[in-house]
Amino acid sequence: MDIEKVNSMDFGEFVDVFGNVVERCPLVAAAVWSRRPFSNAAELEHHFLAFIDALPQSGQEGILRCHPDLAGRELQRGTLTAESQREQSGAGLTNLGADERLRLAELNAQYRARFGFPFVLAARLSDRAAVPRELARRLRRPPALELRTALDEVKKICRLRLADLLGSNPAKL
Ligand SMILES: NC(=O)N[C@H]1NC(=O)NC1=O
Repeated sequence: MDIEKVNSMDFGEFVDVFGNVVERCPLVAAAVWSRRPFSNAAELEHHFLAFIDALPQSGQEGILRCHPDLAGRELQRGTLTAESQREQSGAGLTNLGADERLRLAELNAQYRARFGFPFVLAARLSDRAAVPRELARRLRRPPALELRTALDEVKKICRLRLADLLGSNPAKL
């Protein structure tokens, strides 16, 4: 999709197409639409990321809370968004054995209890062995640092999803 096509979209179409670039947060796309016209894909991406950065902490935590757990209940129930389903299955999280699933469920619960939001990681840049390792590592970090890291992961997911829609390559992730 080229940038002229993006710039020609009315509000409803834009939110339909870009509404899940940030998982279950169509408000971000709704806000970015008012920044058009965009000169290129990089500028469009910039507005998504800048909106997230400009939110107060409560809004940033709200964005994190809209993410489903990795290998969690929604994956078992088949209620993930199409994007999340693709990302989690690409990382092999749909093929976990019972012990791996249990271990991740325990770590996810500990993480949520400590920080008050779910563990978020760009699954497409990871795999089933690395996810529990990274979760265990991040569990020990100070909350303020962890909020920043989790938001950086949201931004990586956002950039990858945007690149899929635009048929472009994200600059270094
Ligand atoms: N919890 C979490 O990281 N979820 C997300 N990660 C990802 O790559 N897709 C998601 O839905």
